[in-house]
Amino acid sequence: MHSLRVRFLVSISLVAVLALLALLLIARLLIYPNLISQENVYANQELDRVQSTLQGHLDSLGGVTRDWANWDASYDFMLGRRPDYTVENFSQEMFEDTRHLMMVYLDLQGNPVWIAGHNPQTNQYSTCSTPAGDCGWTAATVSVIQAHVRGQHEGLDRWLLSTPSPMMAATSSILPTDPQAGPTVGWLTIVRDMDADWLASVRAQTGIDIAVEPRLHPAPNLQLPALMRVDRDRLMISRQLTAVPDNTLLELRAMLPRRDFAANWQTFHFAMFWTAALLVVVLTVVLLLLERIVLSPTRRLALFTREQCQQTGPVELPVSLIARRDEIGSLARQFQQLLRQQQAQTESLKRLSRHDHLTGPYNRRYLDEQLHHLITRAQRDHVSLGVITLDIDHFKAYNDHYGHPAGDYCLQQVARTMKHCLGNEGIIARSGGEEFTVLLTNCAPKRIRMHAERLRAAIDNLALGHEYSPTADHVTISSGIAVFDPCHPCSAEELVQRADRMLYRAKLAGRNRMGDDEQVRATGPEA
Ligand SMILES: Nc1nc2c(ncn2[C@@H]2O[C@H](COP(=O)(O)OP(=O)(O)OP(=O)(O)O)[C@@H](O)[C@H]2O)c(=O)[nH]1
Repeated sequence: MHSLRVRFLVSISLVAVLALLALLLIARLLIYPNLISQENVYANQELDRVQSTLQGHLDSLGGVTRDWANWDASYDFMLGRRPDYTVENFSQEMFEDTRHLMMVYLDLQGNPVWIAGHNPQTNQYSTCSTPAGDCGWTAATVSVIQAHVRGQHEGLDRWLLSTPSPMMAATSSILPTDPQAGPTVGWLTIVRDMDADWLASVRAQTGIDIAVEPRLHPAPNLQLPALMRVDRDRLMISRQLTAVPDNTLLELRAMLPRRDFAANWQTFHFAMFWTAALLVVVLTVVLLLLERIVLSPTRRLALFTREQCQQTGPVELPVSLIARRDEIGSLARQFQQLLRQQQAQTESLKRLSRHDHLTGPYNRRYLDEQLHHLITRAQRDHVSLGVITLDIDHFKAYNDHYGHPAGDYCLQQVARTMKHCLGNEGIIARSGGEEFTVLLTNCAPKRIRMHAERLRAAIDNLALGHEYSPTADHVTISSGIAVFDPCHPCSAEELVQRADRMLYRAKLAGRNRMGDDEQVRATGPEA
């Protein structure tokens, strides 16, 4: 049998486990993906910020380039009208201040006219009309610029170069200040290196660590993850930017801290932990309350019932149960009432099964039980036991004359008189129709005879009229006495038979008298 306590414990543990599982599932299927998606949005927004900063730098470079290209002095220089233009306007300091890598003037066919630049490798400033000699370091870049410019027809263009290193460039057609004053005479391209200084300036502006790398020959099936969580604290997001020459790219990468995610995830863990802890505490409290309010009283009620089944005493449930104002208290009160009713019924049944319902004394069955029991005890305690058998004389005639109800009344009167006469001494039983038997325990033979005589006299003195009695004008009784002698033990049946014989003798001797077996023993069996 499983106790309620075990059942509740198992059920509540199951509920707790299911609730924790549900929490884990919610975390796994809802919270975590939501946090990840929020983090993705955050990473893309941060990279957008970097890209717009890059665009800002490109725009600024474009503005500077257009100013230079739309300046009349530049226009005149391209037409060969300003021989001092380069000396007057360019120097190493100017390139260091503006952080420009190079400036390339090209004619309308895209051929370089003049190149000036600051070589970051050698930290040397050089100017040339062709990308050779001192300007040999510009050759690769100038050839990319030439190819790009030849495809461009007019206006301003801002673009990214991927070779030989990441660079940004702006190209503008060279025009006079007044566009009506003359046609385009060539192109000016200003290039800025996206070097460590530039990366540092972006970092200063955005607060984000970035890297830019050229991808010269991207494999078609090379799928780099756009967003990669490097570890618990960092994630890397990358974006590929179109660059020149064709089929090359610049990969813009940003390394971002996962602060929000870590904080949210930590908060969620914290909430999860305390929710789980609270759940366990609540379920434990529920279990304790169940134990205190329901299980413990129920167990006491069950224990009480078991004890009641084993004993026959007054029914009293513990006050703590009876006094309760809840269902258990009500159950206990009903139960106690039920037990009391049952006990009363049992007592009543017991009384009915022992007593003669017409006259009140014990019945034959109880007499037999007691006689066997008392003989055993008398033998054990070595004491005597007296049996008096009484029979109403000529009771048939009484019945016939006065009727059966009167006969019943007569029996009741005789029984009441006997009870009155003996008090608490002896056991009185109605052993037959009009026959009564008295058992007298631990009583000397002399006293037994005295009681028998007192009984006879009491009935005689009752003077219940009996006109048709051949021996008297009122109701009388005859009795037989037998005494159990522990020195000469006999069975219950023998003892009763002896008393009956003595009764028979008393009847024969004329009724309204007693027959004593000691007299019989003294005078012989047939006397
Ligand atoms: N009214 C009444 N009569 C009963 C009851 N039980 C037995 N009797 C009657 O008691 C009578 C007993 O009669 P008998 O056995 O002949 O004995 P008796 O007439 O008393 O004669 P003796 O005993 O020899 O003096 C019968 O008539 C029974 O009907 C009872 O409960 N009520």
